[in-house]
Amino acid sequence: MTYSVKEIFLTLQGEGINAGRVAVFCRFAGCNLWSGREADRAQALCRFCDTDFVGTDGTLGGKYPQATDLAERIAALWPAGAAGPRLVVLTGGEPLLQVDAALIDALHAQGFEIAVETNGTVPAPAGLDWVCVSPKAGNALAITSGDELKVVVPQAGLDLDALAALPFTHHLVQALDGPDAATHQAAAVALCLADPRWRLSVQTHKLLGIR
Ligand SMILES: C[S@@+](CC[C@H](N)C(=O)[O-])C[C@H]1O[C@@H](n2cnc3c(N)ncnc32)[C@H](O)[C@@H]1O
Ligand SMILES: Nc1nc2[nH]cc(C(=O)O)c2c(=O)[nH]1
Ligand code: SF4
Ligand SMILES: [Mg+2]
Repeated sequence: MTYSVKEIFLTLQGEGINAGRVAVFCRFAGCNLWSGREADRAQALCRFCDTDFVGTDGTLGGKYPQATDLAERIAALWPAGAAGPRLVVLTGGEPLLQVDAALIDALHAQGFEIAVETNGTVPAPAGLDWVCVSPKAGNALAITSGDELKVVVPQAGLDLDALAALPFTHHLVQALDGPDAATHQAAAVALCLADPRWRLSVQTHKLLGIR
């Protein structure tokens, strides 16, 4: 399969349990819940997206016909000679529309642990090392277990008790960013204080002004 990639960059994971870990981010183009066009946002299945995932015009973006070539491009961003495990975060857009066994094998061959950020509506292929599911209200989950469940709040129509009961290792809430972010942050903190099943995920890359 030819992979459509918006951008590839080295940064610190900003969100979730792995916040602060250095990782190569590979952002795939396209999503099944929104076209990415502002004109379509109000009618989309997911309406609060904070990300540009349209096209292949970002840093190191492009069409990659070969999994091995994409994995090499990702590996080239890892700090030269660094000790310890390598981490790649596959995101998007919706990465699980494109991630397949060939890419998983090629990234493992380059020494990477493979994490994905997914909306959970598409089944996950075998071999991923870390699965973070972020449910979108009104869209049924195809992935109901994993490493990390990261719920953006508030979202009308989500059953937080049902989500807290799903067999993920970590359950997190993350405040909905946008014009009312401060209100949503206060509500997310209040939720964690009242219900210790939930841990707060902060989008630290936005605070730091890094990618
Ligand atoms: C842009 S999405 C890409 C991966 C995948 N499509 C998904 O939704 O999980 C990456 C993460 O950003 C979160 N996110 C998107 N828009 C957000 C917003 N306005 N405020 C807070 N988190 C947001 C998503 O829920 C997801 O956890
Ligand atoms: N630093 C950083 N951390 C992130 N964690 C999840 C991200 C995403 O857009 O999927 C993201 C991102 O775009 N940048
Ligand atoms: S599912 Fe993810 S990438 Fe798609 S529109 Fe929603 S937040 Fe953005
Ligand atoms: Mg992001």
